[in-house]
Formats: sequence, C-alpha cells, structure tokens
Amino acid sequence: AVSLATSIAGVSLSSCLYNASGPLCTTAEELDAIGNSEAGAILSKSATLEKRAGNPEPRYFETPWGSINSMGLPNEGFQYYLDYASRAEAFAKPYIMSISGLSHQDNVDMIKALAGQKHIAAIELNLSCPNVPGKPQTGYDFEQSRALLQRVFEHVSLPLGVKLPPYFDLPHFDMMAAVLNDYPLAFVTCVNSIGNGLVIDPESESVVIKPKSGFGGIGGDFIKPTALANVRKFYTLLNKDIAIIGCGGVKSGLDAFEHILCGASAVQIGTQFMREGTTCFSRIARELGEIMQQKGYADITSFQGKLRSLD
Ligand SMILES: O=C1NC(=O)NC(C(=O)O)N1
Repeated sequence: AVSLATSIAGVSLSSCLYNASGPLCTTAEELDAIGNSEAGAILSKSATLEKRAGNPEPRYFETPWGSINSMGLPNEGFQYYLDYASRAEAFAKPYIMSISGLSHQDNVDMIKALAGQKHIAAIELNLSCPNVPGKPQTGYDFEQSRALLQRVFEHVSLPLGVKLPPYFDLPHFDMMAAVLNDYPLAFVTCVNSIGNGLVIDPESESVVIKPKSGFGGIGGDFIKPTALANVRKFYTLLNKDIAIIGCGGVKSGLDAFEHILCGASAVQIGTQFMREGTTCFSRIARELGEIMQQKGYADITSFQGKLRSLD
C-alpha cells in the first residue's frame, strides 16, 4: 500500500491533497463538506477583519481550460473563521485559516487574535489577492513583503506560511526568496491565480465578468506550467525547513504527482474543486496512489523534489 500522508511544520496531514483557499470554503457548510471529504486539511477562504460582500457579480466564470475570477475577497469576516475552529475539531484533520488583511495592521491584528488558538493548525497569509481594486499585490513588492513579515513574526505563535503570486522573471524569484529565507516560515504556497487575465465572449462581444472591466485571476489548466515553475524554483531557493505547497492546474493524480516531483510537500486544488466538488479529493488521491504504486513509490518523500534535469 502507498501513503499520501505528509507533515508541514509538525502539522500532520492524512492526505497531501486539500482545498485551495477561495472556492467553496467561505461558509461553515462548505467547510464542513471539506471536513467530511478525503481532503487532508480544511483551509478557509481568506478572511479580512470585517465581513465583506466582495465585488459585483458576475465575478466568476469557467472555461474549458480553467477559470477567471474577480471575487474581491468576499468572506464572513475574521471572527467567523476563528469561531469555526472549534467546529473543525469534529473532522480530525488540520484546520488552516487563510487571512488577507486590507492593511499590514489588519494582518497583525488578526495574527495577534490567533495567538494560542489551539484548534487552528496553521495560518496561510495571503500576499497575492489580485482583485481588490486599488490594492497592489503585496507579494510583488519585496520591501512591503519584508516589512509585513517583520511585523507578523513579532506576534505570530502558530505555524505560518504565505500564499504567493506567480513570479515570471528569474531575478524576482531570487529577490523574494531573499526575503522569505529571513523568516521562520512553515511553508509557502505557490501559486495564487495569474492576476488580471481577460476572458471574452466573441458571440456577445463582451467580457464575461463584471468587476475591473472583465479583468480577473486566471486558474486551471493554463497555469500549471507557471505553478510548477514556481514550486520548483522556490524548492531550490528556500531553506529546506520551509515546505512548498503546490497549487495551480491540479485536476488529476498526475498533476499532483508533477507538483510533488517539483518539490511540493502537499498540493491544493482550487478550480477543479469548484467544478467537481469534494469528490475531487478522493478521486485525485486514488489516481495519485495508483501512479505511486505503478512507479514503486511507497510515500511522498520517495519522489518529492526528485525532478530530473537533462544535463
Ligand atoms: O487571493 C485571491 N485570489 C483570487 O484569485 N481571487 C480571490 C478574490 O478575489 O477574493 N483572492
């Protein structure tokens, strides 16, 4: 038998597959459904300090190859996801809270409030929401990222990782890695959506989502090569005690296998989860297990990060 178990900063996941923050994880009912599924953890929608309605609809659109979204961080507010933590205990799997404060102070205030919360396994600090009009992505500003992490690590007591945007220019990987390596991060999640893509409907000659003149974050098949590159590059650049969580273009066991081969310790599923629902976790876990069986890998560490180069 093969094992998909993994652990991130001492947080044990029965399966290395779980949901990406965003799709179908905003309400307690949605979080319960993830708890009742084969997902190895429950990750909440990014919380802001106060409840937010988010951007006007339509703000999500599926295409044959993936998705475009400009949700604008709609969420029930920080306290709701903190209160949910005790309910998550029933599922015997880690509950991870995503936070995306609208200011550094909001992030610090939320992190202070999380101090000592025993039902919360870890925090995923979102540095990469591309859809709050007027708000640049912190992850693309290396000085702001350093300034925020400096303040965060003065107060955080739980394992904390960051959700990164995709990078494309190699020096940017080095610059962000130089920031991240200065802090005792538990993990980095690579990647958030590719920001500000545009999907149009040639029949109606219109954009397909309302906010931001139709611009939104791109997810799904198209972003897998970018996601794999980010996983691989940060796997090679970051301190070995910072785990890499892969996210982007995962809709099969083979996609998950590729992320782990690039160095991921665990893999998140977003667009495909939105499409398929919670069966995606058991299906992808089964497919990954079959691939590992065929290749003779007993567990994740047998092939994690072992991508071959051609030289
Ligand atoms: O971090 C985020 N990434 C996205 O692609 N969309 C959401 C959002 O807009 O709320 N946030």
